[in-house]
Amino acid sequence: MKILSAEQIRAADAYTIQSQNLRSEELMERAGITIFNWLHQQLNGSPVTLHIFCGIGNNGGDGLVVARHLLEHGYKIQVYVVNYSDKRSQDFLINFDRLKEQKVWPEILKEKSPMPDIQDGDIVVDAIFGTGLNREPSPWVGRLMQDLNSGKNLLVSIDIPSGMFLDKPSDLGRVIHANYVLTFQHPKLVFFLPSTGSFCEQWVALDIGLDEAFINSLDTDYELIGYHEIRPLYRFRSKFSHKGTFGHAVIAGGSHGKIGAIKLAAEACLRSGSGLVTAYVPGCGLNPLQSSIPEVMVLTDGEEKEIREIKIPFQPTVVGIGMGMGTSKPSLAAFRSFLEGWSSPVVVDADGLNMLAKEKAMLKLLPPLSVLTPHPGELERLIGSWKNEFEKLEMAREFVKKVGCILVIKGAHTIVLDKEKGYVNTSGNPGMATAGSGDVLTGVITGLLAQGYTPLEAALMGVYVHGRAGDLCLQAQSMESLTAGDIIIQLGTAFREFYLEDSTQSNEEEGE
Ligand SMILES: NC(=O)C1=CN([C@@H]2O[C@H](COP(=O)(O)OP(=O)(O)OC[C@H]3O[C@@H](n4cnc5c(N)ncnc54)[C@H](OP(=O)(O)O)[C@@H]3O)[C@@H](O)[C@H]2O)[C@@H](O)CC1
Ligand SMILES: [K+]
Repeated sequence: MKILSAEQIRAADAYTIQSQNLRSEELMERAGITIFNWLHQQLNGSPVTLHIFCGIGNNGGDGLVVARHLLEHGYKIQVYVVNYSDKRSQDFLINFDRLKEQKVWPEILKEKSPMPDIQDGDIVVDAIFGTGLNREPSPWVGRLMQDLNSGKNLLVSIDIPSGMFLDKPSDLGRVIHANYVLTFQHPKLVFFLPSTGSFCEQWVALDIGLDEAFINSLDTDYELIGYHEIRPLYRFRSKFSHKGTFGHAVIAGGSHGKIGAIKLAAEACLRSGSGLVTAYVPGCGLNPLQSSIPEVMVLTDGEEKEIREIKIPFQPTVVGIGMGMGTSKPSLAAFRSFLEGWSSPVVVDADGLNMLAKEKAMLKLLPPLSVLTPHPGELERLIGSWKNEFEKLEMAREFVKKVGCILVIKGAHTIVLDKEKGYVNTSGNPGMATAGSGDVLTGVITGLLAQGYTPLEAALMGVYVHGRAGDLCLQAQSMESLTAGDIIIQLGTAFREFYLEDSTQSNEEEGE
């Protein structure tokens, strides 16, 4: 699903009004009714009081439409106009009058107004600012937002949490902390970034009939990926295939006390469909690997405790490298000389990334379209520090263009970047923030590359399947108990969902 910029949202809005021959107030009515329907479905006529805080633009106009429909359906409402400007939008004014016709006189809140009385358990609807925010809210509006945030009320934001910019950093002291964001048609990038994402606990994208053909024609910088985007990439296996058809992956790395990382990656690689898997480890890895995963072949370096040479006596399809490898000088030299002699894409993780960061000249040795899978700390070592999330993404995109790689920025919503765009993943949960989870991801991506998926496909499918397997783990256990090994066990079910018709997939139009 495409993630639109503020400018593209305005264009889709304008195009829809023109192509469907609507008045803008009719689109607002449609948007407001859609929000009302969602609320009504959840509340089912309950006698709760809803406090609706409206700005003076079209987001506020939406709030007024919602208020009118709530009233018509017997809900108790209190409506406020947050008077941060006297420049009311036309559609706001139309709906203000319509509400007055229903004998509802919104309370006008100004700088010195006392905070309205809101009881615990009441619901707050936030329609103060939408996508038209173009400067920081005034301090008094920020204080109002903080008061609302600190109450014991469910907070529902219309379109976006008020105070949040879509394409630049926001002052988070002046942003509504929404329990639910009911957004129009397509989710926004800020819902998925670590700093702003926590202000959007759950989001729901509501279809208000914007012109999808127009939206599909837009070239967006980001896309959301879930089951429906990944399934078409899935390759069914032919009856006449054999293990040679699915490649031979090498998982290289490990050091004394860190052979577990290789065990996890190699097993995940095998369980993601690589025909053959060989682990390349220092001598201390031989026995534990041979006894714990007999399906995996093991090659050892002459050294006992760390890798000092990478000599693979056959031509593997793909190499996943770096997990638990350490960054000592001899290991770095081995990594460098491996890269000098290798031309197909590699998957680089963990200490492999740290070595690239230590000796940046090695980045030039990376074969084109290699997949790099940093967590935030590794990313910072690679690309330098950033002032905010937007700068981070810009710097990461520059890096991808310069190095010619695919970058998998791991996080609650992992973002895969290629030179064209960013793909934001929707599967996964906080239980996966556990030791070895990243090793499993590297194994999955390497396994997919071994079978002939392109590097971008392997990164996208790998990230999705890994997260999905983590979500499936929660059917039988908790976020606390989830281990990386559990994720590997669930890979089977996660892949199986690609060819089962009645797959019970999480709907990516709703997220947390
Ligand atoms: N796109 C769609 O599909 C649909 C969109 N719809 C809805 O429209 C919403 C966007 O509405 P919007 O453009 O009127 O802007 P909104 O966010 O209400 O802000 C109001 C105005 O305030 C001003 N202003 C800005 N910052 C300020 C500040 N810090 N302090 C003081 N003033 C400030 C600024 O005006 P300015 O003063 O700069 O001229 C701005 O225009 C969108 O989120 C959705 O809810 C639906 O109705 C239909 C379908
Ligand atoms: K809002």
